[in-house]
Parts: sequence; structure tokens; C-alpha cells
Amino acid sequence: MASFEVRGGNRLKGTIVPQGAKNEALQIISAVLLTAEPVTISNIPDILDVNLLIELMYDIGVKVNRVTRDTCIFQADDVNVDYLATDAFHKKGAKLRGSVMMAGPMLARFKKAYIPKPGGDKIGRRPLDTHIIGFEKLGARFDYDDAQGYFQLSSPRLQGTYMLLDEPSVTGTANIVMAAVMAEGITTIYNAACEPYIQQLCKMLNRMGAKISGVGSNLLTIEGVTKLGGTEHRMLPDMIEVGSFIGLAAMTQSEILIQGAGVEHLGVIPNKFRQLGIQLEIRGDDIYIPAQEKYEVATFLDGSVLTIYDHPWPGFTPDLISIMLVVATQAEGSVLIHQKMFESRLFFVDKLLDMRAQIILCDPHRATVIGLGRKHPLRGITMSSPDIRAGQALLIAALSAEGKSVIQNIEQIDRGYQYIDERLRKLGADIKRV
Ligand SMILES: CC(=O)N[C@H]1[C@@H](OP(=O)(O)OP(=O)(O)OC[C@H]2O[C@@H](n3ccc(=O)[nH]c3=O)[C@H](O)[C@@H]2O)O[C@H](CO)[C@@H](O)[C@@H]1O
Ligand SMILES: C=C(OP(=O)(O)O)C(=O)O
Repeated sequence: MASFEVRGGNRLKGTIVPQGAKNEALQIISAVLLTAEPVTISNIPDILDVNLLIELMYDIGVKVNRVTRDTCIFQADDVNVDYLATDAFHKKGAKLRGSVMMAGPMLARFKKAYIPKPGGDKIGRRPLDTHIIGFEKLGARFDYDDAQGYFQLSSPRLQGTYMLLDEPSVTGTANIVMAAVMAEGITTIYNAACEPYIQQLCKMLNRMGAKISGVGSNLLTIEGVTKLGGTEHRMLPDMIEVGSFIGLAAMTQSEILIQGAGVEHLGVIPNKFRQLGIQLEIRGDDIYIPAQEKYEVATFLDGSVLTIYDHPWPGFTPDLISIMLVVATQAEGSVLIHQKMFESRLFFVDKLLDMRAQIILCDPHRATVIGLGRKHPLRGITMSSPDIRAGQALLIAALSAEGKSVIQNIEQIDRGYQYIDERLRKLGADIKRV
């Protein structure tokens, strides 16, 4: 298993360009199964999870022409539906969360789908009920294989209907939308997720001939069509990478320009970092972060301790909570970090305690961070990366810490961050892959 060896304390400087969005890529690549015509996708991040999904496409018979590292032409004109029932699919599909989104398009076009026990981050229970209940409402039937943990779905005919989702699941909404685009009649999805990832998917499907309205809101109306055609699509910059780089700059007192940050799609992200006292300047589509000696956490207007918590879009994404927590350790002032959605995402705090951060883990969802105001720098240690975002947060901590850190299990970081060591070295970081 590979590790990063990091010598902390360097001030970084320079320009960094965010990769294409991981969670958008997983939806968009799944959607190529909806048509027999070519679909060209660009700004694809070269990361483990996305490459695995591309492999799955290839394995199921989709023609994959990787024109350049970040652009692929897919053509699903000879799909081997039987591949879904193989052990090979169940094993490979179980390595990432994104494989669940093959189900919607497969049901829509081939009337059959399997959802292997999905992989992805081990950050607490991650039920698929919203997906399955949505498919059922459209007329699909399902069986659950308890021994192997997979769902088998079939749908001789999908019929549009009204549904109120029990929660605005991101991958669930994507799956249901992709199943509904070719259902008969009209589907209305209320309490739909509306992240930029979903907006991008809906815009792409509309270019393919779908009729989806309400894009960007939590009420989607889908008028079923009989067939979809090819299109071209470019992924947005990864907003989670953008947030990670803002946090990195603040923690390491570095002057960084994030070029092409997709500013209009970042929602509340820049403001959440401002609440930690971090200065950042929006320059067109770039974000400039000056080198900052210190940053001071705001309080609520009545002077009480600030809380930063996750919430479905347009609220603050749970995927940046770990980064916020790490960045808060060197701020002046205290903040309560509340990870509402996932129940095992804050346990990496143990490692930060070993690095000498002052944090009280109140329960699995809440941690109070007492900012050290740079009075005591973190110290380097050996640690293991539990999930993508905690891994990146620990990497940021290591880059700001005194001395040497070793981060093991960096496959977790590689699942979501493209050539991260190489890109950070260009900014002046002392980081080696060993
Ligand atoms: C591949 C992909 O796109 N993964 C993202 C996707 O996962 P994913 O689509 O799997 O996550 P969901 O949106 O389904 O839900 C995530 C978790 O939050 C809980 N929940 C959800 C909504 C809600 O209002 N209340 C609530 O408690 C769910 O029960 C679940 O445990 O969305 C998550 C939530 O933004 C992100 O962390 C993941 O990075
Ligand atoms: C939780 C995440 O990913 P996944 O859903 O793929 O596990 C993430 O991207 O932070």
C-alpha cells in the first residue's frame, strides 16, 4: 500500500487548476448507457473511482475511446446486459459508490438492472432506499440478495408518476431521473437533490433529447421520450477540490490562485471559509487566497460560538466538513463542527489529537475545535487515511505541521484527487509518494 511522506511547514505559492468534478463524472459517465449514439465527455478527472467506472463501461460492452487523458468518446450500441449478473461485475462494481448509477439507465433502456453492494467511503450507513423506492414507484420490481448484498431489478415497462423522496439523495435523484427520462408519461420528483452535479446531468440529458424542467430546484418534472441521442458534455471544476485548496492555502499561510474555479457553481462554499476568517478574493472565475498570518473564526451575530454543519444543496456540502475541521485547528477562536449526514466521518479526529490539535469529539456527529491561533503548530506523525476527504484533510494538516508525517492508505486520496502529490510539489510542497 502506497504512502505519502510529507515534510510540513513550507509556504506554498502559485497557481493550481481544479480537476473535473468526481461526483459529476460518475453520473455523466453512467448516462452514456441511455443512448446507442456517441457521447463525448471532457474534463474527466483521472482518478481511481472514475477510471473504475470507465472500466465497468468497457466491460459491459460500451466502446470507450480515450482520445486524451481527460476526454472520452463512449458509444453504448452493443451492451452486454448479461454482464450485470456476473461475479466480475459484482466485485468491481462494489469498489465504488458510482456504480449504483448504472441501474437507472439500464432499467430505462434494457429493462433490467443489478445494484452490487456499493463501495465508496466507509463513513457510516449509506442506504439505497431512496433509489429503490423511486424505481418501484416507476413500476420496477426488485429482489434483494441478502447473502451477497445486491439488488436485482426488472421493469417490463416504466410509467411516469408523482413521487416525494424521503430525502434528497444525490445519487438517488440521478438514478431516478435517468430511469424516468424514457418512462411513459410524466414523472414529477419532489424533494429532489439539486447539486450542480444533478443540474449538469439534467442539462446533458436535455441535450440528448430528454424533457426535464425545474433544473436547479427540488421539483423536477420529466416528460418521457422514446429515445435519446448523442451529445457532448464538459465536466465542471470539482467544487470539493476548490474548497480543499482554499483550506490548504489558509493552513499553510500560502498565496495561491485557484484558476477556473467555477465560481458561479460554488454556492455557499466561499462564504463558509470566510466565516473561519479566511480572506479570499473572487477574480472573475479565479479565486485568489493571499498568504495569511492568522485567521479568526466569526461568531454568530449574538456573539455565540459558530456552528458549521452540512445540509443538502444549496446548503454546505458534507464532503468539505473534514477540511473545515482541520482548517479550524489553526484559526483563532472556537467552532462547533456538526457532520449531520454521515455517522462515521469524524473519527479521524483521533489523528489530529495525536498531532496536538485541540478538539473535543462530543459524539460521532459533532466536534468542538478550539483554534490554536498558530500558537502551537501541529506536529507530524504517521497516520492512515480512512476516507477520501479525511485523507485530504490529514494531508493538509501534514503540510502545515512541524516535521515529518507519513500518510498511509493513500489509495483513499487517489480515489478523488488527481495527481495530487505532483500538483502540490509544483506549488512548493515537500511531498513524496513512497
Ligand atoms: C458519488 C457521490 O455523488 N457521492 C456523494 C453523494 O453520495 P450519496 O448519493 O450516496 O449520498 P445521499 O445524498 O444519498 O445521502 C448521504 C447520506 O446523508 C443522509 N442524508 C441525506 C439527505 C438528507 O437530507 N439527510 C440525510 O441525513 C443519507 O441518509 C445518507 O446517509 O452525496 C453525498 C451527500 O452530499 C456526498 O457526501 C457523496 O460524496
Ligand atoms: C463520499 C464521497 O464519495 P463516495 O460517495 O464516492 O464514497 C466523497 O466524494 O466525498
